[in-house]
Amino acid sequence: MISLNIEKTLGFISREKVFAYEPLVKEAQNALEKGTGKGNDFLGWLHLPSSITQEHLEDIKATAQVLRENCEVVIVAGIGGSYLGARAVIEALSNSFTWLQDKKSAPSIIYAGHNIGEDYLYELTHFLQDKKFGVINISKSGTTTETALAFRILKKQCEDQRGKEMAQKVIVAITDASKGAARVTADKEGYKSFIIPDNVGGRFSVLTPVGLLPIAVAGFNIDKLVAGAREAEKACGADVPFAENPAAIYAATRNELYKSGKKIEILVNFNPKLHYVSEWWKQLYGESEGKENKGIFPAAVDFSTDLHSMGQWIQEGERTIFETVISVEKTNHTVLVPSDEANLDGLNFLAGKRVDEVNKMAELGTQLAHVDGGVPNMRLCIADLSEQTIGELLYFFEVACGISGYLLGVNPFNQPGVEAYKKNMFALLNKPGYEEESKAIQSRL
Ligand SMILES: O=P(O)(O)OC[C@H]1O[C@H](O)[C@H](O)[C@@H](O)[C@@H]1O
Repeated sequence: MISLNIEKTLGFISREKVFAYEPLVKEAQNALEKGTGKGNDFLGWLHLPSSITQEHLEDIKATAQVLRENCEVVIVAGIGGSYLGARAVIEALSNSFTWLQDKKSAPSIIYAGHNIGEDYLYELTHFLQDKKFGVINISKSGTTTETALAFRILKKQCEDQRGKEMAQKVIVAITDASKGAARVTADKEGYKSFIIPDNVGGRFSVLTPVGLLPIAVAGFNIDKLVAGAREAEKACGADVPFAENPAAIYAATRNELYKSGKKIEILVNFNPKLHYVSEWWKQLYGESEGKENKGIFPAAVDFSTDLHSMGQWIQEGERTIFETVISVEKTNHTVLVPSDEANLDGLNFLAGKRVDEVNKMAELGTQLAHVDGGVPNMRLCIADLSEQTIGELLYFFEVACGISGYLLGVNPFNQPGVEAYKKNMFALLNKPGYEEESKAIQSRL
C-alpha cells in the first residue's frame, strides 16, 4: 500500500500543528461518510471501489473486446475528467514505444475532444483515413463543445469509412442516463452505452466506465486496478486512525503548509510515465479547491527532465511552494550501466549499477537540495507501476481531496468557475439562446 512520509516538511511546519488537524479531519470524514457536507450529492465516488460489481466489470470487458477485435485505433473523445483518468492510467502502464511498433497487441489509443485545434483534427482525420477505427465518446453532461465537435467529425468519418453498421458497433457512448446530446445520439443510433452515475463528478470518475473502458481497450487489467482502489479505500477509510491514514495526513499537511504561506503544491515524479497522473491530479485538486478566492495552486513537474528547466526556480525562486514527490520503489525492467575501457565520458564509477540507482540518487539529492533551499517535501511511495498500485494512488488522491477541500472550507465537488469562459465563447459564436450575452460582449470588443 501507499506510504506517505512528511518528515521533510517538519522544518517548516510542526508535527503538533499537523496532528492538531485530527478532529477537523474526523469532522470532514464524517461529513463525507454521512453526506452532510457541501456538495453531498456528488459523493458516489467515495465507496465506488467496493461497490463495483463483477458483472459491471465483465460488461465493460466484453465491450472492450468488441473494440479490440474490430479496431486498430480507438479514439477516446473527452475533456477534463472525461479523459484524464484513462490517459493517466494508460500512459503509466504502457510501454513508452508501443505507439511506434507495427505489431500491436491492443488498439492504439488516441485522444481527441480535449482541445479545439483545427490542425490537430485535420491531422487526426488524415491519419485515420486508412485505419479501422472506433470511438469512445465520453461526456457526463453530453454537451461539452470541445468533445461534441470532435465527435461530430469522427462519427461522420467512421460511418463514411466503415459503414453505418460497423460504426454502430465500434462507437460507444459514456454519458448521463437521460440528459444531453451524447445520450440522445447514442439512443437514436443504437450505440452501446454506459452511464456515468449522477453522483460521481467528472474528475472523480476514473473508476466508472469513463476510465475503465478505455483502460480495458488498451489491454490493462481493470480488475486489478479496482482491487488496488479497494485496498486504498480500506487503508484511507474513516475508521483508520489519523496517524495511520495517509489520506488524512496528506490533507492535513498540505492545509497546514498552505496556512504557513506555501500557496503552490508541485507534484513531482521521477518517471516520465507518470506525467498524465499529474495532469489528472491537477484537475482533481484545481477544480476541487480553487474557489472563493482560495486554494493551493496545483502544479507539476517531471524530474529529472524539469530539473534542467524548472529546477532553478524551485531551488531559489519565491518561497511559496512545497513539493509532493511520487516515488516508485521498483522498476519493471533492469538496465545496467556498461563498463567502458576508454571511459571517455568518465562514467565508469557507475559501471555495473542499475540506471534506477542513479535515478534514486537524483531523487534523494533533489529532495535534500530543495529542503535546504526552503521547499518542504512530502514523499509518497508506491511499490511499482502496475494496475494495483495506480488504483491505490488514484483513490488515495480522491479521498484526500475530499477531506482537504472540507478542511479548506469549500465545496470540493462543484466547479462554477468553469462556466465563465463557456458563456463568453457561446456569446461570441452567437449560439442560439445567448442573444443578450452576444450583444453585451460585442459592446466590449
Ligand atoms: O464530461 P463533460 O460533461 O463533457 O465535462 C468535461 C469536463 O469539462 C467541464 O467543463 C468541467 O470543468 C470538468 O469538470 C469536466 O470534467
